[in-house]
Amino acid sequence: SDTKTMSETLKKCYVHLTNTSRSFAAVIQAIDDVALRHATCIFYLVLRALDTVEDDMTIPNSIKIPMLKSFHKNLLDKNWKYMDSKEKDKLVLEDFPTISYEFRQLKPVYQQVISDICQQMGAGMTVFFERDLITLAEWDEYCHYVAGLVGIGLSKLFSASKQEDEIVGKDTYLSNRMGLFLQKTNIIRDYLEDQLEGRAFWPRAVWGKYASELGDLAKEENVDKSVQCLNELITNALELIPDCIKYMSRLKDQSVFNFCAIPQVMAIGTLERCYNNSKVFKGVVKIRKGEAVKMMMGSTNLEQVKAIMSHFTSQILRRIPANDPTANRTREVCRQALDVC
Ligand SMILES: O=C(O)CO[C@@H](C(=O)O)[C@@H](OCCCCCc1ccc2ccccc2c1)C(=O)NCCCCCc1ccc2ccccc2c1
Ligand SMILES: [Mg+2]
Ligand SMILES: [Mg+2]
Repeated sequence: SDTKTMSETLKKCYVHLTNTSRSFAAVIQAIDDVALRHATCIFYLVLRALDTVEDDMTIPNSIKIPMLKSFHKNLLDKNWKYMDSKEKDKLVLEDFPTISYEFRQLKPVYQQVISDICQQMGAGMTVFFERDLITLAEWDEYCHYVAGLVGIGLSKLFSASKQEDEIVGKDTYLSNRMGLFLQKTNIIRDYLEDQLEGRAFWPRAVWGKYASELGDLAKEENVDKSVQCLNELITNALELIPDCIKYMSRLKDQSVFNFCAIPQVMAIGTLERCYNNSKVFKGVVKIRKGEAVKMMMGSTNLEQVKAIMSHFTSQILRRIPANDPTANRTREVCRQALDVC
């Protein structure tokens, strides 16, 4: 329906969205308010382009650092593009003029939010090129830069579009926590893929208790220690559930709720599949498609989301190994999640 009235450049943006995101394209396209839908689509593509630079290990830091710090300026340069990317999503960099053109057609309030978040994310991404990711506080800091800021920006778009109350955009703490839950889940799940590509996002203060090198966690002879390390990081992620439930309890628009809730229930499903699972160190553990569809169909209101959160949290609670060093903390965090669900 919408595509009849859409410009050719905006149509191309939705093609890029579909091509670069398995998990977000559908929920973004399902946003009812057309101005918010377009702003969210462009927001995704701008940050996906930025992240494609961050992820590209063939770009030397001497080039990458200034490129990330100045990336937001490209939004106002109608010819800017980058043709040397080796990444899977390189097309968003090669066709950036199409994306930046549509960015400049958005309402000024949306442009301001997207540009501000892009600038903060780009600068934040460079912080951990210059120092290692050691403490859990630094794990939160990195996840804030790459995902918490997305939540903060999205929440401002929701409020600016009047689809959600002012408080949603104002409460940056809860918006940040929503992004942390998704990013920590991704980092936990993607251990081996990141390891093989020379990226390291597991905090050294944690893995250093179980191995002398991060790569040692992938060695078969260390499997018991590796799984204990995995369980400690999953426990840290589970702490975020109460704040995510509180954020979602404020949402009024059905399509915005679905957009926020579906990635959250996929994340808890992923954490449950990863818990105490040595396969995380052998490949990427994905939830089954059928299970994912069932959850997506059943995540349209808060009670359903609470039921899914408590289902998977209970599944973890009932299989905490008695001898796991984090066992007591995991039980406590699962009970705190179950109390709010
Ligand atoms: O390269 C990959 O395939 C994965 O990259 C990961 C990485 O490099 O760590 C990593 O890249 C992070 C930097 C780019 C973030 C791009 C993004 C994602 C979703 C969006 C949704 C709507 C609008 C804009 C969005 C922007 C990644 O994609 N991680 C997935 C978790 C980040 C999700 C952020 C997010 C999404 C939806 C939210 C809804 C509500 C509240 C907070 C939210 C927070
Ligand atoms: Mg990245
Ligand atoms: Mg990435």
